[in-house]
Amino acid sequence: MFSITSSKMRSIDANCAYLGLSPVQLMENAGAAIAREIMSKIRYGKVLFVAGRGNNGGDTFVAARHLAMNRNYEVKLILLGHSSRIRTEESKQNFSLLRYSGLTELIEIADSKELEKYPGWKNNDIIVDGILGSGIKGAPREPESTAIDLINSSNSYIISVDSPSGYGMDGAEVVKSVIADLTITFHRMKTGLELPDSEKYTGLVKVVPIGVCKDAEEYVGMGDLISLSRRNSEAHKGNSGRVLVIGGGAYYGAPALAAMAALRTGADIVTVAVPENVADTVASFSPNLIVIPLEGDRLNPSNIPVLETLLETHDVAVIGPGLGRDSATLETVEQLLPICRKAVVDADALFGLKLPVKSEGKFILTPHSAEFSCLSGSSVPKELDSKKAVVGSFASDKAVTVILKGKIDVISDGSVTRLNRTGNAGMAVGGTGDVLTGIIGALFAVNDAIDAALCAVFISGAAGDLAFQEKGNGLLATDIIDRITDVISGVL
Ligand SMILES: NC(=O)C1=CN([C@@H]2O[C@H](COP(=O)(O)OP(=O)(O)OC[C@H]3O[C@@H](n4cnc5c(N)ncnc54)[C@H](O)[C@@H]3O)[C@@H](O)[C@H]2O)[C@H](O)CC1
Ligand SMILES: [K+]
Repeated sequence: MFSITSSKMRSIDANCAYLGLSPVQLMENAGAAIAREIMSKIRYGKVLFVAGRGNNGGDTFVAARHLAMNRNYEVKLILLGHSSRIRTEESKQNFSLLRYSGLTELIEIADSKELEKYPGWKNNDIIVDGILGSGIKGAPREPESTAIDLINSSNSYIISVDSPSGYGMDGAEVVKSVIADLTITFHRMKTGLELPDSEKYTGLVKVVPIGVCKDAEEYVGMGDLISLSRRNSEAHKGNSGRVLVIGGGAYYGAPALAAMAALRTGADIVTVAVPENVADTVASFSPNLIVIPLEGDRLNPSNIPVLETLLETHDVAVIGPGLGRDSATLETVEQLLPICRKAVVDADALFGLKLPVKSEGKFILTPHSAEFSCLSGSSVPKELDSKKAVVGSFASDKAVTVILKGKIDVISDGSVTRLNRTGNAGMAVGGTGDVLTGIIGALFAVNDAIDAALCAVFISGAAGDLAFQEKGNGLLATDIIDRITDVISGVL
């Protein structure tokens, strides 16, 4: 079974919440699974739970409640700190239930010296370590650090909840950690729990299911946006991404839509390089756009030196919107691709595209079915699993990231293949593809290709869904641009 990072697990949790599976439900399942493991380990005995104030502690409160229902166990729980300082609602709720759950002892200790004096550390069959889980930052502070020492100096069997407290799940340097006999982690194995040296902290690792919905992992959701790089308040102009849109000539609206969508998604600088015949029209759409006129009525090989200079100062190129399919234009696209650091290739640029032999993961392609067939030489199957397989193998062969647009979008970089279901029939209107490319451009400037592609289709579809609620089938591509910030605000 493959392993995931703890930040990926957080995305999955948040996707569950987005689908309506609340954190308190997952916490209930996590805690119940811990209690079941204890019951399968010992048929009766004394169990001490040591809980922190985060959700790792929350899982522990649930486990203690489940176990205390069984008369064979004597259950004690120490909360490290005051219950008024418990961080989340779900954890608070589960702590307050403990008062009615028949525990032998329920105490709150914030002071390290008091912890050391606590007599209940001795003579336990099992100590459950629910101090810190995936939310740990840096070395354990007090009173957590003393609690870790006390657990380690006991001679009880130690079960860690999700990960040994102090042991980061992503392989960060360990300053101090619980040394567990058994670690029970949730949903999937975590990358850091299977490193060569990890066993001395984790003991045996067991993965238990907590009822995550399948779609929370397979379909892109709000939670995937968490892993995107965020604009920080000290960022300088250009730090949050410079996007160069190369398009226009045959049309003028398409490059402007892509550029505006990139700006709304948070790119700092968006430059639009278009043939001179449409430059003024593109510039007239918005004073926010920097427009560079290129010689001629269509993109052509004589534009390459200017574009090469522009590419040097931009993180990513968005090539395609409104270019048309002149043979000189397509030839220019093919010459440009190898000199791009990263590129999003869409619309006319995909037509008859020959990818460089070594794409090295630096391109994102956004074909619909007909364009995909033309690119790959194979038709797109109707059935979803077969579609995923075809897209995945094309992406892997060519070392590109592909977004196959459809009612359900299929996104793959050859190793990760996911689906997206945001979006609606109203988005069949012209220009929506250009909006998507612009969003991808902005995200790709500062993120990996796969993360940018996954989140961009989600954002574009979700913004389209908001626009559809307001405008119905009369929605326009510009309405989608107007709703992008409603989807990403608070996250990006
Ligand atoms: N799907 C799942 O895996 C589920 C996981 N659950 C559990 O939730 C934790 C993660 O919870 P979170 O609240 O994010 O973090 P923690 O409980 O690990 O700790 C955060 C808490 O601790 C403080 N803190 C952070 N670093 C330190 C430090 N170095 N020293 C002392 N204190 C520290 C911080 O201020 C926070 O208050 C996950 O592991 C699972 O156990 C869900 O309950 C179910 C779904
Ligand atoms: K833990």
